Amino acid sequence: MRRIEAQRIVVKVGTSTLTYPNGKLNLQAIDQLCYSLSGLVNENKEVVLVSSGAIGVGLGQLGMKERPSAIPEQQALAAIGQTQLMTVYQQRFAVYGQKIGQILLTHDVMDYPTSRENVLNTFENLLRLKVIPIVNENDTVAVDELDHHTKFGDNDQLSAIVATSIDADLLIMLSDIDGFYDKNPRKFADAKLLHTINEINAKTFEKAGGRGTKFGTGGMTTKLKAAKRILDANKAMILANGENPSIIFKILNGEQLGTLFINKDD
Ligand SMILES: Nc1ncnc2c1ncn2[C@@H]1O[C@H](COP(=O)(O)OP(=O)(O)O)[C@@H](O)[C@H]1O
Ligand SMILES: N[C@@H](CCC(=O)OP(=O)(O)O)C(=O)O
Repeated sequence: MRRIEAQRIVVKVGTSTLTYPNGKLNLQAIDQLCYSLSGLVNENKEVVLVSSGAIGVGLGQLGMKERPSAIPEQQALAAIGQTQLMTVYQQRFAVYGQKIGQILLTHDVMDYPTSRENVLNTFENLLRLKVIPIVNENDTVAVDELDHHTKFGDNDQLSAIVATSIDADLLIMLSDIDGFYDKNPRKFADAKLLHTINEINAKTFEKAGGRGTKFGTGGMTTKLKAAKRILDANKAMILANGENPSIIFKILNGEQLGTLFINKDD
């Protein structure tokens, strides 16, 4: 067992953790997430939450069963879902006396030195005030066309960019699966969970398959890309099951859960 010493922590939750397949909010998971992150702040840790779910929650709000293919429709859903999501976070975090702030990002904002500096200043000040920044892609603005470099595309990589930009010690990525397996466990019953990964190369990517649910986006590939960014910055990432988000405490106490991505020398 290895206790993980991390002072500044980024936690990423996917749509599949926050919502049920029928599009309704998983209130139990959200409540446990808010309780756990508030507990960490009480322990004097600095916590950032990267939360997906805007489009999924928007779908649920409108009672739609499928994600529309047209970008403007998805952007409208994100606008609807993001406010609902933040309302629920606000309510649940308030129960634990925890304040939150919203940061919506586009890729170009992190590329331009001035806007990047402004964003990083905002993070630092929120953390100093013991407020949890809640980050999502600014879906209503981000488009991937006409050479506008605005879109991150997925929150797995966004969370790694945030974690490395604010010099976080650890990225905890919560998903709908226990960790990274040697092959897609939804397809292969004999897939084995890999506890530690020290290097990410082409062979590692061959083990990764696509998304698990219709609301998820990147599947394992985007999580590995995120992990690679983290290893390149010589930081650590844990991929674990977000079904019960209080798993965060167990992870930090050194229980061998999920997959730990860490460079060998650490
Ligand atoms: N090697 C693998 N190990 C674990 N999961 C895998 C692997 N290859 C593909 N997957 C799929 O990736 C899914 C997680 O990604 P995704 O659906 O995007 O979740 P999230 O909404 O949490 O971001 C898993 O549920 C699984 O179906
Ligand atoms: N920005 C989008 C999330 C995109 C995304 O990466 O979703 P997920 O695979 O559930 O982490 C939203 O809030 O719906």
